[in-house]
Formats: sequence, structure tokens, C-alpha cells
Amino acid sequence: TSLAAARYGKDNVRVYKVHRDEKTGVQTVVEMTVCVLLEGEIDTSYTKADNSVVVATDSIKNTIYITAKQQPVTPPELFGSILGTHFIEKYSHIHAAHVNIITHRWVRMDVDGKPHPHSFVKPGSETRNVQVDVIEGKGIDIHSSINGLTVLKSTGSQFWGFVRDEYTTLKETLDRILSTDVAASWQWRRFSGLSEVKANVNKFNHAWETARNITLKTFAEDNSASVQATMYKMSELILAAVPDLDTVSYSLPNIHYFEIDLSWHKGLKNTGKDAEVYAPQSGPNGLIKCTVARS
Ligand SMILES: O=c1[nH]c(=O)c2nn[nH]c2[nH]1
Repeated sequence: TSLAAARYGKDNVRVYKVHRDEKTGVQTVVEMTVCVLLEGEIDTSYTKADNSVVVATDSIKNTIYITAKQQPVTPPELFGSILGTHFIEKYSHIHAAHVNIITHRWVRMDVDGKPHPHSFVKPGSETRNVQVDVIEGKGIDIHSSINGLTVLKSTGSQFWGFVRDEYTTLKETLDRILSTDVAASWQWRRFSGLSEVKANVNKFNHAWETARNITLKTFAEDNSASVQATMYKMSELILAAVPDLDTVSYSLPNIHYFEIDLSWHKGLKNTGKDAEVYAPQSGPNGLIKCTVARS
């Protein structure tokens, strides 16, 4: 046998960092969950029980906290690039570092109509994530994403004209509920190294804001012919707005809300244009994926 592939490290490293502005007293918080996996000349630690090549995962965890203390932790694309670059520069036998960062959203609380200096709300399960792959001699590949952004529209969604055959029971509709948990991601062009990431640092927050705004606006305004058609429009708009992206991807579960026929109860109308009470479904759910390139 031989080792076809190997990478190891520490997962689920939870990090919180506060920034205290001495002048204004305003405090800002960041919370993230970090995973760092290392690749390189580590085969003998698997094949020969040779631990001399192992940077202990405990040391990797320590490095994450030290780097979070000494370096900026936002945007996550920058922190991931700094962290990954550290490992390939510090250890000559490590040739790639794969950093995954899940940043949780602490949104500043409004109290009496004013943003509070040190209080925050977590608005749900939405996160901002990055996968940063620092590859020695090649550069830095960054994949950014929005996850867990749950949306619903009560109309403005259709689905008809699909294959009808002996397997089909689904009725065509010009007006349905559409709900999904948005997973949107975008692949940056390769950066030559940390200095180029730093030179482009302002693009990362702009891209996240742009992708999030386009996703919400298109979801709301498009009279959707299908999940497929709407997610493609979102992708096209994001690529047009952010020139440094190579591709945009979506993975959208179609969370169904079924009509309930109540006509058996004294002829109660609750289907089609009379539908008001629906049964939200936890599963089965549609799952629609795409990756859109520039051409
Ligand atoms: O938007 C949709 N796309 C589909 O492919 C599908 N299949 N059933 N319902 C659906 N809705």
C-alpha cells in the first residue's frame, strides 16, 4: 500500500476577539470557528510512526490563538491567508495549509433607536465562511461563502412546463411559496501570495455585501420560473459586479410548503387561489445546485 493523500490538523477551534476603541468606547466583537489542516512531507508519520514530522494539532490550535491576538481577524479571507502562510513559512516540510473559517454574525444591538456600544444580537444561523488554501510555490486560493441565510417569499414563484409522464403527480403552479436556506459561494482568482491578498483586502467585504444584497434583492424581485432560473440570475449579477471572481456557486434546498385540501370539511376552500393555510415540510426537499463561470 501507499499513502494516496494526507492532511491533518485541529478542527472546531472557537475564537472570540474584541476590539475596544479607546476614544469612542465602542467595542466590536468577532466570533469564529477555525479548522487548519496541513499537508506536506508528513507521510512517515502515517507509514513509519515517525512523529518527528508532526506539528502537534495542539500546537496548531495554539498558533491560531496567538495569530488571532497578533493579527487582524477580519476580513476572514485575510486572517485565513495570514494563518495559512504562517504554517508554510514556519515549517519547511509543510507545503500546503488549508484553513476553514466560519464567522458567526454578532449584529450590533439597537437600543432606543441607537446602536449600542457593546451589545449584540445573533440574528439566526447565518454565517460568513472562507476556505483558504495556501499552497507553497503556487499561491493562495480563496473560496468565500454565505451559509444558513433562510429566506421565504409568499408569492412571486412559479413552476410549470416541467416533464409530465407516468411518474408525475406535481401540479403546475403560477403562484407558490418559495423558501430556501441560502448557501452562496464565490471562488476568487488565485492570489500570488499574502502581499497580494493584503493589497486587495478591501475587495473581500465588498464582495460579501454585494453577493448578499444581490441574493436577497433577486430572490425578492424575480418572478421566479424555478429555483434554477433565479439562482442563475443571481450568479450572473454577482460575477458582473465583482471582477476578481472566477465562478459563483449556489446550493439551494427547495423547502416545500404544501397546500392542505380541507374541502372534506363542509366544502372548506383552501387550495389554489383560496389557499391560506399550508403545511411546511422539513423533508423531502428539492436541492438545486449550480456553478456559473464567466463564459
Ligand atoms: O424550482 C423548482 N425546481 C425543480 O426542479 C423542481 N422540482 N419540483 N419542484 C421544483 N421546483
